[in-house]
Amino acid sequence: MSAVATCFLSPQALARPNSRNPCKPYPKNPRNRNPKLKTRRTGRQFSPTSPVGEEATTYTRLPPKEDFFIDPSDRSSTVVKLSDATPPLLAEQSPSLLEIDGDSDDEEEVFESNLGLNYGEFEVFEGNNDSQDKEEDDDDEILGFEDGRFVNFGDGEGLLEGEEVKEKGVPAVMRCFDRAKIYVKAGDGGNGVVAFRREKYVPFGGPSGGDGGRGGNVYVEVDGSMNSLLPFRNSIHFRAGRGRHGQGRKQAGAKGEDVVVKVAPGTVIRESGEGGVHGEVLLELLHPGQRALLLPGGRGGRGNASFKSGTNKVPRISENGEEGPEMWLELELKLVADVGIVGAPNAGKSTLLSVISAAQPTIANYPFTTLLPNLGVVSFDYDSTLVVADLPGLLEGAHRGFGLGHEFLRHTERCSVLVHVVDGSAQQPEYEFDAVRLELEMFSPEIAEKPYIVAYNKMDLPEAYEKWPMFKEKLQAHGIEPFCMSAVKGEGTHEVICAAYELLRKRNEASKEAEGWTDPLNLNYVADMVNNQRSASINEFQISHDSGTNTWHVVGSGLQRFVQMTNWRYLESEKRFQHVLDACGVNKSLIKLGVKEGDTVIVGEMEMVWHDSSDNTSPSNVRKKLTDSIKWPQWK
Ligand SMILES: Nc1nc2c(ncn2[C@@H]2O[C@H](COP(=O)(O)OP(=O)(O)OP(=O)(O)O)[C@@H](O)[C@H]2O)c(=O)[nH]1
Ligand SMILES: [Mg+2]
Repeated sequence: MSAVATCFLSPQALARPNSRNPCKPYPKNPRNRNPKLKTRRTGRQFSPTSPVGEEATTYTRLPPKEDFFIDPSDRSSTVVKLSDATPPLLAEQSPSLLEIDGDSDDEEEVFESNLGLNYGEFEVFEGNNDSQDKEEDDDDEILGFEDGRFVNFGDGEGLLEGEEVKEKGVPAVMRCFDRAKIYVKAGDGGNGVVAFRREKYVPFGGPSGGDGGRGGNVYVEVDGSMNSLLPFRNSIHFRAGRGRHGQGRKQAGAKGEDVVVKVAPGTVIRESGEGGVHGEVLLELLHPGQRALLLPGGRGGRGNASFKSGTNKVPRISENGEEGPEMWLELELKLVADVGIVGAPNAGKSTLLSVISAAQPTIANYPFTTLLPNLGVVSFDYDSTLVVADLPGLLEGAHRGFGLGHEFLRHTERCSVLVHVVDGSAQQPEYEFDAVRLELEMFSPEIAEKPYIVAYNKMDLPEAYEKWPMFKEKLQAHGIEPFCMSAVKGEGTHEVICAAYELLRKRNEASKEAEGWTDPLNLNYVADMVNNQRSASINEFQISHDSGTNTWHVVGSGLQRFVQMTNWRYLESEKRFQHVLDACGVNKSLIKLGVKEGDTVIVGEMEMVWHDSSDNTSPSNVRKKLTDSIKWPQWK
């Protein structure tokens, strides 16, 4: 005990939780900004107005009916009724899909760890146990179709007129198809405990408090059976389990349960940005079975058995478990397909996919039958297959939001080859083709540069047949050799897909040569970042001064982690903390910067009041002289 008494002669006042100023979390290192490790008192709140997919796919209303060309001579085609365009999925599932369930915020049972031992009259200023996360789910919206337009009834407003206006009034099933926003949190470590072995005939049993268990990890795994991010419509919070607290007899707590977030192949994971800005890309998961450790669980706190030393054989001190990091993530799905079928609405894209693969997309004689991309697999041989994506139709003006806008074009980013399907029965097929090319260029020059094939469709119709020679001539003049086909009859489709395959093969060979060998990706990049942050030294800190309130902020990852893991229930923790402040140079720096009696010093969650020694400012002297005169803080 004497050893302890001579060690802690710091002039500083006692620590108390910083309830007034929310402490800053770990410092903002420009490289390792995230994930921000949460401190319970930081008050770091996530915007409650950040619902699932709020900034997800945006749509504008469909253009007026006149914008679609309908050949009056074509008796077979029905009149375009936009109200018919209700996606079947919406119609079937709307009641359930319109409800959003957040996960319940069950608090873990908190296991008190001092085993009934009352060590002195030290007042406990312990932080909150489990914070309640304040995330709120999406506001319920009532969505539907009225007069052929997507309408959001939820806020009482229909869709606004105007081409540039991005609207939320889109069936939720569409909004959540390829983008989602989720919350992940690794488990907190369990607390260590203070316990002593008390047994008959064992007079000095010694400390026997076990360490807390490690918190559960958060993994992200690619599930090959998923092809959309729709499951995140219902559940957006993923929390790993907390480590169990240690127990007497040196029993360590159990590890918290891991949580695995399953995503579709092709998912890009970003740190959630603020104010509509996209955050940094953290991971790109392309292949089924890929698994990344995203957030490692918090370390378990040490029990008093771990603090036993030659000079302190009866340690009455234990640590809290380390808090698990948490973050909001934006998921974006970019389908992984070899070939993307693009073209104007009603050109026959889905029909082509249905003929060349076993996929069964909805086919109908009106524009925007396809509202979500469809994937199909074309088998050539036993070992050569082609994944083909059929995308929703593109209209001239898509970049201004006409039709379904550009929204789905991002799915072509990963396609190596494009197939342009042109409706031969259109009034001016070449004009239609040019319009789609232009839209592609406006969306992304990289996509426009991808190799492509032009497939002139509906050759079985006389009007298409008649226009074919002119169309062919015009394209040939530009150096393009178009194909003609009748998708509905399955004529010419084989040639088209074989040509696409050939292009793909050539492109793959060329890219292999160009790229050569690339480094394997480090899938645990985020976890490594967290671990780096955790291993920050307590000697690295910065001090800032607010002269208005006479407050000093000491900011450093290592120190803040130390504060968070200190269990203020025990007097020895207090002394250890004072010792650390002294040893890592905080006191010295504060004195150098001119800290005065009564100033407030904030380290992590703790707010303290500075007390000078009466006659000495040298930390070493102070230490000696003030052995018996630690001043207790003036609690405010
Ligand atoms: N006569 C004829 N009709 C075709 C041919 N290919 C497609 N169609 C018809 O054209 C209409 C539209 O076909 P879809 O495959 O749904 O067209 P799409 O390009 O997927 O249309 P969206 O999904 O709305 O963009 C349907 O009625 C098809 O039966 C063809 O080769 N000949
Ligand atoms: Mg279609």
